[in-house]
Amino acid sequence: MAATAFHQASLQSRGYFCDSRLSLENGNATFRLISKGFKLDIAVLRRGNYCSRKRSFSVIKASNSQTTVFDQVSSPSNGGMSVSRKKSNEAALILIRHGESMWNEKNLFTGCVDVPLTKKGVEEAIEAGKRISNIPVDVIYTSALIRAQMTAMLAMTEHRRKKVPIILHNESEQAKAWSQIFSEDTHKQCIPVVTAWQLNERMYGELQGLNKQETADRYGKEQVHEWRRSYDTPPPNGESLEMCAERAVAYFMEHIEPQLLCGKNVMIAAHGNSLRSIIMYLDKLTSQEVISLELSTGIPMLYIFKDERFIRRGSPVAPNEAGVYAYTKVCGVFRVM
Ligand SMILES: O=C(O)[C@@H](CO)OP(=O)(O)O
Repeated sequence: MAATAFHQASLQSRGYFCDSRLSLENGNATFRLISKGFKLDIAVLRRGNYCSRKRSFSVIKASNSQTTVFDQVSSPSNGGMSVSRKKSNEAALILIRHGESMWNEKNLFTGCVDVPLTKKGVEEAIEAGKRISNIPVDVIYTSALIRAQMTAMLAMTEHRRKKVPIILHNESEQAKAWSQIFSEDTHKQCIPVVTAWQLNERMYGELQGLNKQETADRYGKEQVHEWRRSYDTPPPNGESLEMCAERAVAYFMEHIEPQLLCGKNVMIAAHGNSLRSIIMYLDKLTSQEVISLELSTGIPMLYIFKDERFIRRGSPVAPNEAGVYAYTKVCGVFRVM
């Protein structure tokens, strides 16, 4: 019970009011929450992590005073990374789908299989870095998969500020202790990189490793399109976009939005479908609209977070290419910026 009271207090300090604890099952405590905007949500506390269970994701906005995640990044217990606070009512959010992977090249369903970039993917990541080289980046989030991490790191080699992206290792106390940095000056020249499995590509189930064209020939184009692009139809034993959103958007709301509220500029390097689910949330797309949302590999997308709203700014233009970053038949506005 003491632990529950502690977590209740912790949730309140994060801008949520708990009006009641609904249940405590299998070590998971379920609370009914009311945010400061008086919207309702249910949160589940699993081993110290809060997971939103609301499906529409149109809910909790924490107040500007929320600093929990911010402190987490700057605390020595998180690898000794130092992030100075800046007062701002505006922040940049950059989303990048990883560059071409070796299985994109072979047209194989990839999902959570950890495949590296091709040479073309490496070049795309570098080109993405050129496009965003003038936007200061305070913190980077990537999935746990190498293609997203390679993309983030390669993009940062092009950045004008020449700060060093450093992956935080919080998997154990020893990992934290052994990756500490003992120079404040060096800290200032670093950008913390947080890796999170919640940002991974949707798990493609029994399609992982299959050729996309051969699968369409076998099961029919329509069926495969439904598996690939529908909101709520999962591939066999895999995750639907809705299921992917339940972890990716919950992570975004819990960990990334508070950084933006603090005025931090954030870059996220992730995947076609984990980013589709996040864009669905940012742009308030319906489950019909998201069907035709496609993301290109290695093209950065910029949003401005202002007054707790996300304003889509398209892709920063590269020297030799039109600013197309994504396309959708329904949302033509995505086509050219
Ligand atoms: O294979 C995958 O993991 C994804 C992304 O490459 O494919 P899809 O185009 O079906 O989203």
